[in-house]
Amino acid sequence: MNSSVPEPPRLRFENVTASRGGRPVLADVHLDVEPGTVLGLVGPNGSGKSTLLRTAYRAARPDHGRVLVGDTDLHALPAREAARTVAAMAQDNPGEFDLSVLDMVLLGRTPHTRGSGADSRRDIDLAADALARVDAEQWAARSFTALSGGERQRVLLARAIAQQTPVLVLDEPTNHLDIAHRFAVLETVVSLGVTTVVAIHDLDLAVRYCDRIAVLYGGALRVVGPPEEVLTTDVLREVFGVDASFTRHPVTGRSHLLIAGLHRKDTPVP
Ligand SMILES: Nc1ncnc2c1ncn2[C@@H]1O[C@H](COP(=O)(O)OP(=O)(O)OP(=O)(O)O)[C@@H](O)[C@H]1O
Repeated sequence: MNSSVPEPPRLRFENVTASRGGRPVLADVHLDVEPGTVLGLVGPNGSGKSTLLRTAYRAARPDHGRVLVGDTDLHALPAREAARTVAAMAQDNPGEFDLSVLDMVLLGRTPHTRGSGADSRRDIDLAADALARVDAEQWAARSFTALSGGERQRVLLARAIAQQTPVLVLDEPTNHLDIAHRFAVLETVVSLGVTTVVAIHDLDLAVRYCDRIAVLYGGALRVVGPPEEVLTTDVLREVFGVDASFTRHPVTGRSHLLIAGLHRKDTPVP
């Protein structure tokens, strides 16, 4: 981790209840992300993953409960301090206003800069370094809006990295990425050593890169723990509707989640 990033704190969703469009969506979710670890948030469409993450980057307040960084209520912090504490890569991303890729990443430095002066050499170096970490430095001078979906996704991750916060919130950071960059980007995230919560649909990627996995189902926390303890045959059937099991890769010996297909009653698990 970069030495100028503060020590990662614990992130706690303390009995969070939340609504979308006036409709209750999350009920009493209590979840800890331990300092410097990566927690994967998984669950079917509409289970509440984005809603929970929105409370952690202050796009929404919980109806009840709190989001704590260490012992501090995130929603009680001044905006600038909150932005120095939590960086996010959201699904509802910036509109079509035209910035260069470098300027888009430099937005991540805004909570750290004073006044309205030009970007410092250090900010530009940090932005360039963040772009290099996601294999995107070659696009620095290009227009952000002229990038493909996956290219934009990498640039937006660079912006979150450039923000140099001790907590990172990522909503589906790999859904537009090619296969190699899915691995590369998650390796980069893990290498940052900051407290990270990441919503992710690819369960095998979650198993590989997350220290713990939390399963949301119908707006409630179904189970949380180490990947292989959490993604049991029963949970995979009940929550995700698939038959799957862990199996060892024949060459690497690494454990992978192998999805056999949709669960159909009376079909044996392979
Ligand atoms: N703006 C909105 N207004 C009303 N309801 C909403 C709104 N956004 C989301 N919802 C509802 O809130 C629930 C949770 O949505 P959320 O986006 O948190 O789910 P998710 O687990 O992130 O889903 P996905 O995997 O599809 O991204 C869903 O039932 C969804 O229809």
